[in-house]
Amino acid sequence: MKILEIREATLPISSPIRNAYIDFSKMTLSLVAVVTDVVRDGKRVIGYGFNSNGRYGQGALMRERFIPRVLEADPASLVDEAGANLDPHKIWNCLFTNEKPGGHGERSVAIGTMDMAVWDAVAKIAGVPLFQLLADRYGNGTPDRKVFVYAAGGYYYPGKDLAKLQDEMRGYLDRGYSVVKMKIGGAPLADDLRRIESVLGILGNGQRLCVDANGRFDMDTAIAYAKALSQYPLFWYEEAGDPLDFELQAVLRSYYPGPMATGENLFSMQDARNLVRYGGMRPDRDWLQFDCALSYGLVEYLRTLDMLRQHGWSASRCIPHGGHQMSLNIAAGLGLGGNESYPDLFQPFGGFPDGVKVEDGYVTMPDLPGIGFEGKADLYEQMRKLAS
Ligand SMILES: O=C([O-])CC(=O)C(=O)O
Ligand SMILES: [Mg+2]
Repeated sequence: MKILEIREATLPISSPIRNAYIDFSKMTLSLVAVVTDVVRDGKRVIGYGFNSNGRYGQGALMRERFIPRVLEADPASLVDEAGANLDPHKIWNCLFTNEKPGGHGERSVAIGTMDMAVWDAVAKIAGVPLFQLLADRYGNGTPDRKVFVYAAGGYYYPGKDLAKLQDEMRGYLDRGYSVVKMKIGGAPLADDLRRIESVLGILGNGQRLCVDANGRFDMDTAIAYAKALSQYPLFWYEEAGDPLDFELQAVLRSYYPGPMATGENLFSMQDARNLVRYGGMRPDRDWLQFDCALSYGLVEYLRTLDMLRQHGWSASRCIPHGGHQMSLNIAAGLGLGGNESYPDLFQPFGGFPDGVKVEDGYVTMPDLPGIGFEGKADLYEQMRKLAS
């Protein structure tokens, strides 16, 4: 059994939206296809992966370093003991050959994208949904097919007034979401409070709002927002300051008693561990948003989950960033608290297999081999194009 070929392409996911830190007018991602020599149900097994929004395509790194490493390795060194399947851990070690530790930069995105495609292939070769494979190998054997999902949006864009923001959020609630998220920090505090109140005004019983500052604030601004936001029953206050400013995050707990969330821009187990060690995050209420597609993939995410357990954190406090089906499978297979979703953005990459509906804030995972991309027609169309 071996990997015959690895293809990659950079595709646009651009739109006129902006958060407090960047706009998405030139945003791209990498799509990867790992072509194997295995045949299942009369078809060649091909694993697919892509990185989530925010870090652009990583084709150059893949072409120069990561794809050649895998294709030049002895195929026998990349399969499991029985020779029955690819071994994602061995492939990860091969990808990381001659890479120094620390300074994770964007290679973690390139590796995370390829790792997603490898796991897709592995679950397809095993003939099971990835969430089942994960529950069998690393969990308690019984996946939880119902996964909490929330709707992220609420971006700034030209001409977007309060009525339009409310309409957007109403659209998510109408589609079955119970928690919605909007951006803050891209307008003065007083304006943001008006935006927040306009959304809170349309929420019904049991419906909640998250706010996301995308790492924009310095200490004083993060504290000013923390004090002002404390008056609202928010689901969480996200990424107030720079992702690596653990002291800022730690100080905020003195000003904000409600739940906070962060971690989408931490790209390794070691960085995640520093957040848990020094960021003052509270395992009884805060949320961790590490996104495997940006941070060396699921092989590394398994290390992060181990680290969290050792530090007294439950996997159920993790709700990853990114809105992709990979994290949805990890959530179902390994008991995460849920997953992000962007109902109207970054298509066709985000979202769920066709026919999967959000009900009271939850989706139910269908029975599709692998990650389940083949169940989403518009996404699979892009994948098929890359592979053929
Ligand atoms: O706007 C972004 O970069 C995405 C983001 O923070 C999120 O989904 O939490
Ligand atoms: Mg965020």
